[in-house]
Order: sequence, then C-alpha cells, then structure tokens
Amino acid sequence: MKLGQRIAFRQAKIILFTSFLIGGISALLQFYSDLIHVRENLHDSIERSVSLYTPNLQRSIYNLDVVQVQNISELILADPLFASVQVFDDFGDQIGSTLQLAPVQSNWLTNISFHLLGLPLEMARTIVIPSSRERDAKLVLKMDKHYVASGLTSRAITLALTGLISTLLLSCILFIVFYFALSRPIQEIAKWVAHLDQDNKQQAAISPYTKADELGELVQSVEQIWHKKDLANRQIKTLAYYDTLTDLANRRMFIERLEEQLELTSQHPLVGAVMYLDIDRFKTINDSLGHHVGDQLLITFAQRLKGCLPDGAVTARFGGDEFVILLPAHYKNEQTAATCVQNIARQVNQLVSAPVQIGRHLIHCTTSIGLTIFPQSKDTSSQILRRADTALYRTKAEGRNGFRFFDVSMQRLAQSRWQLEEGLHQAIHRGELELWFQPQVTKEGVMSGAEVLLRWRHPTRGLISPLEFISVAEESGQIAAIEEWVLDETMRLIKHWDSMGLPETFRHVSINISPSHFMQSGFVSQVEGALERHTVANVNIELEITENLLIENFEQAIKTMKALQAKGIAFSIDDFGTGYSSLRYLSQLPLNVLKIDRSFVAPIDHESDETPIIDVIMLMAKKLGLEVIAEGVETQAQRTLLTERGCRLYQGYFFSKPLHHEEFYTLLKQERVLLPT
Ligand SMILES: Nc1nc2c(ncn2[C@@H]2O[C@H](COP(=O)(O)O[C@H]3[C@@H](O)[C@H](n4cnc5c(=O)[nH]c(N)nc54)O[C@@H]3COP(=O)(O)O)[C@@H](O)[C@H]2O)c(=O)[nH]1
Repeated sequence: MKLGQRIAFRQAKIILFTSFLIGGISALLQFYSDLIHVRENLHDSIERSVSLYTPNLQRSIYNLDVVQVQNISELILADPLFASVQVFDDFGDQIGSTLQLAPVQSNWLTNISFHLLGLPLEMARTIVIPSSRERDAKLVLKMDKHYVASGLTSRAITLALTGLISTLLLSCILFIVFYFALSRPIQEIAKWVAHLDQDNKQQAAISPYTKADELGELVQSVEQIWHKKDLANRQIKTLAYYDTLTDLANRRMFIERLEEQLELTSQHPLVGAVMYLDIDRFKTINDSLGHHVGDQLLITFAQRLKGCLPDGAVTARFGGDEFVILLPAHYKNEQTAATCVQNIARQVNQLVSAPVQIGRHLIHCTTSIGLTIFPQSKDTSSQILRRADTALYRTKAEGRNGFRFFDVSMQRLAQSRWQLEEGLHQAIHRGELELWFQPQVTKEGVMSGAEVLLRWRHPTRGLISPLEFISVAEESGQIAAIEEWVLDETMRLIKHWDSMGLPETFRHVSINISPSHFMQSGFVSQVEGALERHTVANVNIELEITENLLIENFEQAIKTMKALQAKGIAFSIDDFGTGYSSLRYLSQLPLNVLKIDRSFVAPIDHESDETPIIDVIMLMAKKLGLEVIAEGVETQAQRTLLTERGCRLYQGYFFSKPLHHEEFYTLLKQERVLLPT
C-alpha cells in the first residue's frame, strides 16, 4: 500500500492541520488581546508623561523661561516612548526642542506593529497660557516607532514560536496516541483478515485484538464470519468430492484418482484394476420397501465394501446403486492384478450376500461386479470405466450375483444393448410397439382368453422379441412407461372388439407386469386410469406377476393386489413352480390363476418325469381354489397328460402361436375350435 493511502499517514495530516488551525486561531486571539492591552498601556503612559510636565511647562512658558522649557523638554524625552519633543509658545515660536541622539531605525516588522497599534507618529498637546487670549502654546511629541512597537513585536514573535512548538508537540502526542490506540490495531486486523482470506487456519486461531471495544467486536464478527465461511467451504468440498449419503468418494473424486493412477502407470510398469458393481434388483427393493429402506441398504452396502477392501483402494458411489472401486496400480503384472482382483470380488460377493436387517425387513441381496485391468493401450479414465461397466452388464445378463472380467466380445454386446436402450426411448412415440395375443384354450379347444405379448417392430432390425428388450427397459427405468402403454392399448383394443362383437366364450385377457413396475407407488392409479378411460364390460383383465415378486415384497404386493381386485382386476402367477412360494404365502394373496411354467411341461415329451411337480401344483391350486393354466403346450402328449392331471386351460404352440392383434381378432371372430387335426 502506498504511504499516502495509509490511515496513519492521513491521520497525521489531519492532526497537523487541525492543531495548526486551532493553534493559529488561539494565537491570533491572544495577539489581538495583547494588542488592545499594549495600546491602552501606551496611551496611559503618554497621558501620564504629558500631564506630569504640563503645569511646569505652562508656568515656564508664561514666565518666558526658555531654559526651564528646554529642561522640561529633555525630561519628557527621557521617556523612551518619544523620539523628539518640541515646545511652541502662544505665538507659535519654538522655544524648546530636543531629540534622541541615535534613534534605532525601524524595520518592516516594527512598521507593521506600530501600524497595528493605531498610534499617530506625532501628537500635539495644547498648553493653555492664562494671559494669552489669542492662542495656546503647543507641545509636539514624536513617537519612537521602534521602542513603541518593540513590545508588541517581541510579544508576537514569542506567541508565534510558543504556538508553533506547542502545536507540533500536541500533534506528535495526538499522533502517537491515535497510532497506538487505532491505526496500529487496524493495520494488524487488516493483515490478519488478509491472511484469513488465504484460508490460513493457524492465522484464524490467533486473535489480533482482544480488547472489549468496537475493534474487538469487529474482530469477533470477522472470526464468526470466517468460521461460517470455513464451514461452508468444507461443505462445498464435501459436496464436490463426496457422496452425501454414503460418505464415499463421488464420480469426480474417483476420476481424479483414476487419472493420477493412469499418470503413474505411464511412468512405471505397474498395473491397477477397477471394479464396477451394483446391487441386484435394487430398484425393486427401493420401489417396494421405500426410499428410506433403499438408502439404509446403500449405506450398509458402502460400509461392507469399505470393510473388505485393501488399504489405498478408492471406493466411490456414482449414484443409485452404482459403486466403483479403484485398486491402485501396485501390481507388477496383469496376472497378479487379475488374481488379486478376483479374490477381492469373490470376497465382496460373499460379504454383501449376508442378510441386512433394516427396521422390520430382513433383506437378502446380492451384487454383480464387472472387472477390468489397466492400463491398456492408450487408456483413458472413461474407457476403463466403460470396460468395467460392460463387464458388469455381462455379469447381470449371465444371472447376477457374481463377477466377470471385461473381454472384447462384451464391447459389441454393450454397444447393441445401448442401441436398444436408445431406440426404446422413441419406440412408443414412433408407434413401433405392437400388441400380439396368444390364445388360451379350454380342453375342448375353445378360446377362453388370451395373453398379451409385446413386440417391437424395429425400423431396421425388424420384429424384436420382448426377451431381448424387456430387461433393457427394466434396467433403464423405461418399463413403467412401456407397460402403461400396454395396459392402455390392450383395454382400448378390447373395448373396440367388444363394440364390434366378441364370442361369449372369450372371457379374459392377461397382461404381463414387470415386478419393478408393479411395486411402483403410482401403479394402482395407472391401472385405474386405464380402466376409467376404456370401460371393458365383458372381458376380465388379469395381471400376470411372478412368484418372486410376491415373496420379496409380500406386504406391499398384497396391498396393491387388494386395491386392484376391488376394481375387478384378477391375478395370475406366471412361471409358477420356478420360485419358492409356499402354501402359507399363496393362501393370503387374492389370486385367481396359477400358470404352470413351460419348463415343467416340456419334459413330458422327453419321458423325464416332471408329473409329480405338476401333481403338486394341481393339488395346491385345488386347495386354494385357483384356476390352473399350463403354458408352453406344444404336443398332443403334453395336452393329454395335463388333461389327465385335471388341468382345464392351456396355452402353447399346439393351439396357436402368438398373433398380431389384427390376425388374432380375425381368428377370434371365427370362433374356431383350436385343436390341430
Ligand atoms: N413385463 C412384460 N413382459 C412381457 C410383456 N410381453 C411379453 N413379455 C415377456 O417376455 C417374455 C418373452 O415373451 P414372448 O417372446 O412373447 O414369449 C411368449 C410366448 O411366445 C412363449 N410361448 C407360448 N407358448 C409357447 C410354446 O408352446 N413353446 C415355446 N417355446 N414358447 C411358447 O412364451 C412366452 C410367454 O411366456 P409367459 O409370459 O411366461 O406366459 C415372456 O416372459 C413374456 O412374459 C410385457 O408386456 N411385459
């Protein structure tokens, strides 16, 4: 900072100016009062001298005693006030005169002082002579300018000097007092604040001023503001680099660390690894048990992960249930890295699979992991992450709860999956989704209902099976929108067919519902909305759900089912027999139909004896008062056996393959018996 800008400098200037102004004014006042006083004294002295000698002078002039007159003149001149004395008689003749022998020459200072005193240089006094009638005698006195003014001049000089010295002294004292009381503390506070601004924590701890005055309050306020700012800074840093839910690193921090590792591997022949993982069926757990339970599960998952990783590993959460682990480049070669990473992944799979108690829910979850080693040629952080993510998808596609290393063929699969996901976003709006129906028939071959099966007529790839895109829709969160379209479109079609006429034997239509969609909070109102938009009078709507969904989310499922049952919706369990449902569970659910899974029907032809399972299913259905439908019936032998076991409804290629809705309606209108001849 420049000297002129400093408070102390400006303060010194103000003090000097003020002291000089006040000192000057008081000196002038003092000088003026001295001037009045000196002037009065001079007048008195002159008057005294004149009045003292006037009677003798009068007498001497009257007596024409020239010698005496001269003597008196000299006596008057003895008074240093006068430079010369002249006496004139009543005839105007000078009869006495005297003057100083060596008068001191006056200078400009005495001239000014004399002028200020306001005295005439020469003054004449009348001396009355009693005998003379015509005129009076006269005493003419000339002032000694130097002597008369010297008192005032020296007084003025003394005043000016003492004023100057006292003003300078006062200024110095004031400056020192103000400097130590104000300027210096302000300077120190300013220095302290400047260091605070550089986030200097040590500096913040040393208070520069502790007195309990306004500056002390200022320092306290600054300290409080700094602490708040420091806290906010730390919060911003935490938000920028950490995941708030789990306290793990976030994507940004992970990428920075990964790039540091890439830098390291470019200089040293070392190998590291990245693990990409997610919790299997997390979306279903989250949607069905609520976000609070989902959050608790993520926190527990994060803690378990941290507990089983080696020192130096960076664990991050990228969002949702996506976790990524960086194993730093410590390994000497790819082989060692792969073995270690594999062991860690196995450990993670095991640890995570231990059940988690959250409130009253005991949650069993598993994890899928994708692994990759780095560096590979011209690796970047995003390429490494993409490789690990691709390997994760492979793990999921191959049945979840495990781990896979990335290989090149996965890249192609990931590419095509990504294309599917992108295309699905547009499929509804572009009218690429189609409804197909597969007849469900009685043992007499009469079509009593149908299952709605979705198809995607892709602009370049042709007809795509739901087997290919339903899992993509589930994983990318598009399933609810797609199935909402299926619900709405099915009911619209049924209403339309009903208005054109439907066979009386055709009584129900079943629609597949994905578990993650079924467990969403808005599901009931979605179905109600579709029912309201398209009142379907003569055909029952049946929703097909899977066993595992019911077991995992029993309370929520039962609530949803009951709400929809009240609106006339029926429920069937798809793929029955492949899950773990018990009689106790099933008896509590508002179910209507059990669908025997294709995997129990197919072996009938190969003489493998699955009939005990079919018998048990039939028995369970009977006990629970449920209808049974066998799916995947392809041969007469299968049909015969199922009929013998008491099954009355069938679905399968033996009767009809799924048909485009227009073709299906044509078939339906024919009211044909669907039995191959
Ligand atoms: N969540 C939703 N899932 C849906 C929806 N639409 C279909 N799907 C499910 O996709 C899976 C594959 O369906 P798809 O390719 O249509 O296959 C169905 C039938 O074509 C097939 N089938 C029927 N009979 C036979 C047969 O005799 N042999 C044989 N090999 N296959 C046969 O089975 C599928 C129907 O199975 P299921 O639903 O279990 O009754 C499938 O799992 C569909 O559920 C949708 O809108 N949402």
